[in-house]
Amino acid sequence: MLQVFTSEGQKGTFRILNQEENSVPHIRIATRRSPLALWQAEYIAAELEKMSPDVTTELVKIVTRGDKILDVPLAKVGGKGLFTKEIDEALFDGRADVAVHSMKDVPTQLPEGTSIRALPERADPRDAAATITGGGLDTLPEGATIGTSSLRRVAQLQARFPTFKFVSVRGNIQTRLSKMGQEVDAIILAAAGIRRMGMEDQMHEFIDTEMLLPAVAQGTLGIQTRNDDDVVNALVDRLNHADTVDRTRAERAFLARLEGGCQVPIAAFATLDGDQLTLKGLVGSVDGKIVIRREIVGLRRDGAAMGIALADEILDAGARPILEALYAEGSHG
Ligand SMILES: NCc1[nH]cc(CCC(=O)O)c1CC(=O)O
Repeated sequence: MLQVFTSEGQKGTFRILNQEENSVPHIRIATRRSPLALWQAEYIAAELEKMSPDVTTELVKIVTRGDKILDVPLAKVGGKGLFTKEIDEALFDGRADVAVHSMKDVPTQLPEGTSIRALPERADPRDAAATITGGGLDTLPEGATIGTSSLRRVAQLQARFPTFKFVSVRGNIQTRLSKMGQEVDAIILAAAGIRRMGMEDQMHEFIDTEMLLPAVAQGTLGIQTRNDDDVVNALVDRLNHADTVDRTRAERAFLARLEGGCQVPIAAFATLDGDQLTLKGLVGSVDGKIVIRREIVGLRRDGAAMGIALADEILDAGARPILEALYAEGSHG
């Protein structure tokens, strides 16, 4: 909202709308300022501009609470929407028309009045590792120190490599990679982010999804708009990728049922084979001692129901006390 003095000298609050009816819009895109976020916003800006020679775009750069708190492991910061709340506000206030997010950071419940309108084609969903040996994680010595602040990665890798030690590293991709060989023997990052930054050659292993099941929607971008913005929505809708939409629906239904944020060891990964959808999911304890893993196969149009059913199956198989203990610790806001 914009506060200005009216001609009568009184303070008034106005919502600025940036497009006349029937005109091709100028689209303001809200984004965080990290190099990855900027790449993603510029990528979507280019996709929108491709749709019509008259579409113009502009980036609105926003600092979120998650960007400010860099010295605390994410699992301890808590709070849903750590990286999204201030961006939601820019959309509400009409300072921006579109927001571009990494879907893995987007809470399952969105603020009223906006929605994730489009999911473009998913990029590489895997995690990737850079190691001091220059080989895969299995080439590291016993007791190696691995940098990651993701409980999902710790839980799964601790189960497979019981001697490894895990330390939290925060900051953007560039900062985190710079700690390799200094504070840690390996760093694990999402492959999609690494590729977008053109840093593939610095990674030594793209980890198979069977060994390290990805975060819900890892590698997928989401485009958020105001529900009532018909002009922008008509354009943004065209960026949807049908397979990505169906996979994401199943993975996020699973997450929503578990009430999980990114601060909980939860993973889910959907794949498609024609009309058949396979959804794999797990919940782990942080020490890697328990990893409850199940999969469900069905029709792609039933993804949401499958996500819920898979979550219930994993809860019944023993995940309930794990999640309750984590939430009680306050790692979830
Ligand atoms: N949690 C931060 C975050 N959110 C999205 C990505 C990478 C891009 C993606 O997965 O879509 C990353 C970095 C990482 O986990 O290494």
